[in-house]
Amino acid sequence: MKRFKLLFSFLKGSIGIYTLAIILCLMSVGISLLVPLIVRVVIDSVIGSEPFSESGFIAYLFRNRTGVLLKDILTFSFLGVAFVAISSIMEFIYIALIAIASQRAGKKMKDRMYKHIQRLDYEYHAKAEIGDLIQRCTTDIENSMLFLSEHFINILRVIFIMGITISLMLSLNVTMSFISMALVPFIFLYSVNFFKKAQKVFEEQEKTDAILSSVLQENLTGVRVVKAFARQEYEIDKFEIANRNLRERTMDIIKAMSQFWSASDGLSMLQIGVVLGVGSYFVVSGMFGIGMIIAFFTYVERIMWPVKQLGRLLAESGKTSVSLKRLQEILDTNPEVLDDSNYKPQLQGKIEFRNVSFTYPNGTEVLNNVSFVVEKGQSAAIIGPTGSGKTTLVHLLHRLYDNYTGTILVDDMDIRTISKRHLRENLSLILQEPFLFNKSVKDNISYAKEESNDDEIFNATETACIHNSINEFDKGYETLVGEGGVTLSGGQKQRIAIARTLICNNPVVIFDDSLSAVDTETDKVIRTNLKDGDVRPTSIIISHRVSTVRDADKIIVLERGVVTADGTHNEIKDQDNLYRRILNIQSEIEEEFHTKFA
Ligand SMILES: Nc1ncnc2c1ncn2[C@@H]1O[C@H](COP(=O)(O)OP(=O)(O)OP(=O)(O)O)[C@@H](O)[C@H]1O
Repeated sequence: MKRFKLLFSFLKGSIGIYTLAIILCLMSVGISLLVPLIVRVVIDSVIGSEPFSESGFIAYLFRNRTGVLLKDILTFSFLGVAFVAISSIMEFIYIALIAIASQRAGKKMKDRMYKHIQRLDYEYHAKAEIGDLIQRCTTDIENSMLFLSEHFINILRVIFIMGITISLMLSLNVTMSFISMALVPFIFLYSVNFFKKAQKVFEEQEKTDAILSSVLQENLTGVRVVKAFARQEYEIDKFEIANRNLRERTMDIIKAMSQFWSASDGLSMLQIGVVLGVGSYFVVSGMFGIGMIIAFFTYVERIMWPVKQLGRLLAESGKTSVSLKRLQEILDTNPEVLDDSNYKPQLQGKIEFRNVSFTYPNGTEVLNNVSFVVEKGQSAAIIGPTGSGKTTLVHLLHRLYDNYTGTILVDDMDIRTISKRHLRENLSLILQEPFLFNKSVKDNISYAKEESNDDEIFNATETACIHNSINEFDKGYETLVGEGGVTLSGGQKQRIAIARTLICNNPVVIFDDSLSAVDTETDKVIRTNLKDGDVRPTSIIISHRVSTVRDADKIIVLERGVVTADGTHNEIKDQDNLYRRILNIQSEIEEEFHTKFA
């Protein structure tokens, strides 16, 4: 129930329109159901000679002011046409109103989901599957919207049609009503039972559809790997299997549905046959006129479709409930509060880790009593084997996780007292795998600072050593980089990502192995440009390359989450530590390279 409450909460602001639509829908149904009554009166009492014995609203419609039954067929024809016309106009209006209300609700729902997902913390995104999130934001929202735009109103409509029809039939003839309804409970139960079971077939079909989409998505995203290993045939086979499964499951649905429609149609025809047979007998025996059978025939026909539909609608509501549960799960996940503090001091860039230890929520112990200080404007390099905790260190500095022990300070202030948003806006991070949007080079760079002008963009690209390369591109700064930056080399991508960060002119810049695809000479120029710029930011450079870290004001060696050396190149190069071993290996390689190719 809570789930459906959530769904209806999106109608806020459109609830008036939605309610009016429901009222018009029910009125339209009610009016259309009066037409068989007119037919019956015309045949039996206007054309025929059966005494007119109706009372109440029906009598009011068919009698003149003096209480005598109208005998004018034209008036009845006009009445019939008018009822049908009014009912159709109401139907037109209610469908339009429902569409307006549900589209508005759908937009709100999508906006709210998107906003919420944007605000979920890093840990959530680290665990979540992208395909699953996309499915929730598309298929699950569509299922929910379908309930608002079709299923809910149809359930009310069907119940209303059944209620009115049954009472109209009962008001005409009780015996005939029971005969006309004899098979209705069986058809209803068959329909409910069928759609309950069919749910599994539908779910299977949806699953195979989702598998096909993810095969396609994975293939297109990893097209470079596929080509590099010449695995096209394997990928084609994989797609064919997924596609075949989808076709087979779809055929299962078609088969099941055809069985259902033929069986339920057969039962409906049987019910209509019973009405005609028994009704004819009653006419012949003089119990009532032909008009009565026509009225019952029309009502039975009208009631059959809703009875069969009710099972489907109830099953669809079950599907909506599952979709809403999946949406609720996301909305129930607490978003990260970026403005968790009003404290937004002007940051200078001194960074200190004081006895910091951290274990990921899954129990992986990563950092152990880490301590170091980087003064304002200094460059610090962090070097260490893969998995030693370098990126984790940066995650903590960005407050992606707060549940560590010890203290992390910026300008001698505990970062947990500073607003997360403010901290992240001031401590720029260039990721290990830079992601570029499918926009122009210029748009990608100004993404970090929308109001940036050309001079600022050029300054940043010059510091990142990419200005000249961009000018050589087909359309210079207006060149589209393709999805994820596929049209660029790894080094170009990294340098554009660096420029995007530098444009913010922040007091701290963190390079998370983001110079790895840049050649050593350009790497050096970028670092020198940073040092010699007007404002020298504090830089933290994570790298596996000695040539990148050796010029830093301080080098921090991290091994299995423990700082094993901390000092300048000269201070630590002769100590017995990992840095010396890496230095020796890389120097040997460099020497060998020079003797071979110099
Ligand atoms: N979100 C996470 N949840 C659980 N464990 C994680 C998570 N992220 C990283 N780890 C684990 O923490 C350890 C340190 O990872 P981290 O990415 O900090 O290493 P790194 O030194 O940056 O490695 P590399 O040089 O390869 O980038 C690894 O064992 C990794 O498996």
